Amino acid sequence: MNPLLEIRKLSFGYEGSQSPVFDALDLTVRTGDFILVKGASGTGKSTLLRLICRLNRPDGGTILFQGSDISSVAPAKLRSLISYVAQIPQMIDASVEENLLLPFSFAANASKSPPRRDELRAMLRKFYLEEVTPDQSALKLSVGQKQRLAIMRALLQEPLLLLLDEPTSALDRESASMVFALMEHLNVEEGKTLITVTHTDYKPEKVQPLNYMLEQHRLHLLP
Ligand SMILES: Nc1ncnc2c1ncn2[C@@H]1O[C@H](COP(=O)(O)OP(=O)(O)OP(=O)(O)O)[C@@H](O)[C@H]1O
Repeated sequence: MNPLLEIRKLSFGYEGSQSPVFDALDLTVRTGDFILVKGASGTGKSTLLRLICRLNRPDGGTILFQGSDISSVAPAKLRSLISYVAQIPQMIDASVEENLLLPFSFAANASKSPPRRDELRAMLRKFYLEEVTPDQSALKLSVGQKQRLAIMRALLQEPLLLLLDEPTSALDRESASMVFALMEHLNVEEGKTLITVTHTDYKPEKVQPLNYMLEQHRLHLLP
């Protein structure tokens, strides 16, 4: 069976920059993998996620998703298969429910049916957001709550691959452990495939992750 995601000899540098961020980077991700990408600041962790969901275009090499080169997949279609949650959760000035249902208004999601209100409530509980109601303003939530809401919004699209960029960077210890527990639940109980960027020394309890270190333009699988 094809890997879910296959990156071969990927090279990329930002315009005007002296040195590349990646030079011949390889990565294989299989369905059900839980991948942690670590590395010092500036090594390209966020850039890697951005390239996987086509927010940036590689200079060389290939990124295959389900065997197809992502450069030939329409961006909107790709976005419905791969969900990306940025480091700083973005919410529009509207209710929690409107924020969660926003992606269902995109043409690429026309075939997906939005969840009912009671389903949203149940999901909020699962995401440790029982104190949040669908009617309240999303902008008034804490960063930790927004972070969990952003992950929830991404998952409502039922993506095949979830990309999380430092999902706990702005959180206190308690909120961070909720997000970590959630990630493990999604992988172990629901079989979701995750690539999570982190520079904490987080060690999952329920799952054996594939730990990668990003340095000198390459990914190294840690023992
Ligand atoms: N839009 C941009 N234009 C030019 N250079 C950029 C841009 N974004 C990032 N870079 C540079 O590319 C390199 C990789 O950045 P990236 O944000 O991917 O690193 P990171 O490992 O995610 O860092 P951090 O842990 O601090 O978030 C850095 O040297 C950064 O300065």
